[in-house]
Amino acid sequence: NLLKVSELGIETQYPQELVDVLSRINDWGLDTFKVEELSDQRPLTAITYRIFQERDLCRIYSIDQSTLLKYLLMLEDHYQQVPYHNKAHGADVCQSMHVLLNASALDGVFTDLEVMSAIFASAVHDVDHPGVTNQFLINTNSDLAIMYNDESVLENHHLAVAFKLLQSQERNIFANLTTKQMKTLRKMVIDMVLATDMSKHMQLLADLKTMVESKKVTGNNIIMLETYDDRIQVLQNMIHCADLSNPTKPLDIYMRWIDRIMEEFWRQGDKERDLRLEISPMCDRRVASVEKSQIGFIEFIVHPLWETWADLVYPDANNILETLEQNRDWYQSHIEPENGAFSSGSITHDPLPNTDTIQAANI
Ligand SMILES: CC1(C)CC(=O)N(CC(=O)N2CCC(N3N=C(c4ccc(OC(F)F)c(OC(F)F)c4)[C@H]4CC=CC[C@H]4C3=O)CC2)C(=O)C1
Ligand SMILES: [Mg+2]
Ligand SMILES: [Zn+2]
Repeated sequence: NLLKVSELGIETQYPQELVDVLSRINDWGLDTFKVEELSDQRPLTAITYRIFQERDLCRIYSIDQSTLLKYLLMLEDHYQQVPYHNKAHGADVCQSMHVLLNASALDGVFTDLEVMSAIFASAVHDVDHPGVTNQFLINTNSDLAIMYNDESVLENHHLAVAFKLLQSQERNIFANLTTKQMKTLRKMVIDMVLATDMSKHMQLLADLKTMVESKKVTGNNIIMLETYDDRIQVLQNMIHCADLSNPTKPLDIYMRWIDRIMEEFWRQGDKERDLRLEISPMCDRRVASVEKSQIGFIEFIVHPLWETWADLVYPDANNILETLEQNRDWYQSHIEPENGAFSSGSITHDPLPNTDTIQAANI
């Protein structure tokens, strides 16, 4: 009995359960995997549609609901079935961005158009991701690398696919924007998605640190952003934070993202081995040290970024930073034994088993 509950936008056998899970749309701990299961594999449509409703964007920009659904379903179908960079990741980054936009330090800072641009950019940011890195596409002389001259190859492709899907009249959710609004939205979405290229991370973080040092706030501690460059820089860091938010989520959810990214990296490593290419960092399933990789990923990349973000929006992101540090400490205390010394039994975990990762690591 596929019951189409109009406010959900999609058909599901579990309408009430899905409504219940989506009631946490404004919370940092929303379980995207549960939405994936309960939405009949439509997490991106279910979550993004819910956010558009929550923010009243269809009314503000005269977006026809069926047009929005047609676009979202088509967008979702253009995410590939790869272990990590699939439609569930798109949905997760979109929902994480939605929560970050609600920081009280940013209250009233961004216009409706900037907010819609940020939500749209997050939803589309990895569409048609092939499950391999930019470096792999470059090293294998792929059509995409040729098309984009080795520069932010994946990110340029995600953007081109997202905007191409808008070109049909039945899916053009921005049909009723003015020319000026569309021009502004398109520029901001391009600037945000290009900022999700990890090769831009160090520059983005350096600029964010500079902004925090010279932070200007109003009377009630709301951040003042006068220029386009300042505004887009904050939005770029937000989508980058959302893209690097897995280690800041509840541990059981974080572990399931690790299982997915490692399987995707290991499949790339399998291809590199077959092609006699050098196997990329963390991509060799035969010498994997999942815990060590996560500790390095948090120490070198995720914590420095989130610590700086938490400074900017102080104290709004304190709980997120707290969870990140707890998760880091958990992995610190669960380092698997050296690869050479085979552990006697499987590593004991607290009651949060993610045995498939551990077993894979022990191969
Ligand atoms: C090997 C180290 C000890 C030292 C080191 O140099 N680096 C950096 C590194 O090797 N990088 C940089 C990040 C790249 N990267 N990595 C992602 C990712 C996502 C979720 C992950 O786990 C969990 F949160 F689910 C995760 O875990 C990680 F440990 F693999 C990595 C994506 C981030 C954004 C865009 C696309 C994905 C992307 O470009 C990969 C190359 C280290 O990470 C540790
Ligand atoms: Mg990406
Ligand atoms: Zn992503």
